[in-house]
Amino acid sequence: MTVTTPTLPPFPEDLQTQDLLVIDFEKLAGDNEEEADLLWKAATEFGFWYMKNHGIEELTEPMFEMGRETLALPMEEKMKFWQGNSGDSFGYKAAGATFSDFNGNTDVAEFINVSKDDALSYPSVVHRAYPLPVQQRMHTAVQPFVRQCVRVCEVMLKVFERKLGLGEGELGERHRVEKESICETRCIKVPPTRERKATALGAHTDFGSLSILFNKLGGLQVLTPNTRDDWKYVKPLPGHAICNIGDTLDLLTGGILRSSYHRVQPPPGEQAEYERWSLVYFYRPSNDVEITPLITQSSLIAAAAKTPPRIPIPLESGTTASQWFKKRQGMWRTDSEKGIESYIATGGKYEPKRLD
Ligand SMILES: O=C(O)CCC(=O)C(=O)O
Ligand SMILES: [Fe+2]
Repeated sequence: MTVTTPTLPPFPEDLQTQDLLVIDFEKLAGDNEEEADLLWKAATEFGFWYMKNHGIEELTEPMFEMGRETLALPMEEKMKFWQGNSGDSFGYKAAGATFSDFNGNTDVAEFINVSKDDALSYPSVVHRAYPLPVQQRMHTAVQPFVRQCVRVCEVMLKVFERKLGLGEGELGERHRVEKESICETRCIKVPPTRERKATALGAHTDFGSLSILFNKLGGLQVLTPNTRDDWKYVKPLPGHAICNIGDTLDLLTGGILRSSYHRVQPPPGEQAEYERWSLVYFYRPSNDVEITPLITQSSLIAAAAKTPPRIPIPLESGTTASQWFKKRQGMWRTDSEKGIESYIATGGKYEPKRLD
């Protein structure tokens, strides 16, 4: 099936946007120290940055095609691959499964999430089965996309290890590609929001270590650090991915690497007339990794961990990456036991415990 992408209206020029640093992946991979400094600045001060020359761009169109075909299936077919309500993420997520604000409104985004483990081991199943349009593209689209995203993340982890004064491999061995994890690709569809100006995806921090995002239409907004309600659009730039730190890297580093709040609002201006498609790779620690600040491995982290955590969600001692994920996933789901209360607890009405 060939689907021609319509020419999309431009992002409005008069809209205030968030300036983010641009990291050149080729320079980073070539051990350029200035580029490493720039990544460190982005990851510690804001937690969001643009990335160029990452080698993923040409792998995104087959992934969007997979997403378009999958999410065009009849609802009954999609629901055969429902992610369930036990804290799992792989499979299909229907619109409305998560809270989009603290008043109890719900999201309007549909996802198809494909596990890194299932993609790399295909046709062997590690976690679950997927709709036909995903299976048909496991080798040609999902695997190459996953592999390049993993490579990009591994290079960034090495920079963080060095800057944090961690021994070589301290972060790497916690994110080994061959070990089971909740790493996944996600293709997201948001319907045109002309009539209904609903929040597509509520305010959240990402649950894992690093996210690499591709979107064409605006709508993504980030919360300016140390503010309670200063949300700014991030303008999609052709050829640039948007990368961010998630909770598990924030927690492992005592908050030195910063997991920042973001959300998806209706695309601005005329862009609201169009379906919004985005694609993410979520890089997460292996399931059995304990999520605790690496204080014995780095004096920098030991010093940082003395200050109370910025993320307002309690981290019980001994929590593993998979337990953290299930807890976080449950906290914004409308079918969770505590309902809206647990979603409110993820953002404390956007009030970080610590303003610094
Ligand atoms: O679609 C986007 O621009 C962002 C999606 C996102 O934040 C997420 O899936 O966690
Ligand atoms: Fe996110």
